[in-house]
Amino acid sequence: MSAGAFQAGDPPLVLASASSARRAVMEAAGLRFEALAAAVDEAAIKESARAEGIPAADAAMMLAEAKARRIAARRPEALVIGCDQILVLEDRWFDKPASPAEARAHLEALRGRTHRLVTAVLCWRGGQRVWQHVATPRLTMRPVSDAFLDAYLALEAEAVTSTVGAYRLEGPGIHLFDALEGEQASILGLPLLPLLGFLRQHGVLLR
Ligand SMILES: Nc1nc2c(ncn2[C@@H]2O[C@H](COP(=O)(O)OP(=O)(O)OP(=O)(O)O)[C@@H](O)[C@H]2O)c(=O)[nH]1
Repeated sequence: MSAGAFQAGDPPLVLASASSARRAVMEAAGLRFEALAAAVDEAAIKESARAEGIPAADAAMMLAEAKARRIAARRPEALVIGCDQILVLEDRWFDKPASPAEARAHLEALRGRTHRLVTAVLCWRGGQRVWQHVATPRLTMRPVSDAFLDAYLALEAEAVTSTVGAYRLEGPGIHLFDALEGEQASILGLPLLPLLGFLRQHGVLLR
């Protein structure tokens, strides 16, 4: 399917993200878009949100908006999509692990428990937020053995540092789980069904 088969020509779509998984979700849906990474100090925003007791969903939305606004300044004619995902286990927030060793520590904390992927997406156009949505898929991880973790980390190697949960659900990460609740695209970082609904309503996609 050629990209953009369902798309009106205007406005151009821009995904304000460096995430290969988010790009893959948009490409698989046949959307024509440009992906631009937004240089935003996510750690600083997250840290101050935490310090102010701001809930994860609001913090993720703040981050998504910061990325969208940054890119909208370069693409004023576009409809810009910003996203952010925070992994929450009870009251702990997890970021992408900085190393395979940190990935192992994350997985040891997550195994045998259910965590949430608080996933915010928003659309920015003409200098304002025109749509927003938060999806919160819940993932129940098996109480995997140390031997399994050894094998999993050896297989995934550096890939475990590119995702917020140290797993790629569309890859070997599926072996970690007993149960999943929520849209797979949301788990990958982009709530696609709600976004497509908005794009149709906004006249960007054919109904
Ligand atoms: N491939 C894959 N990526 C996942 C999965 N779960 C979460 N992610 C990714 O984990 C990352 C979450 O971190 P974010 O800070 O939201 O995004 P990012 O990677 O920094 O990219 P930006 O949008 O540029 O901030 C995103 O890239 C998600 O796509 C998964 O199961 N598979």
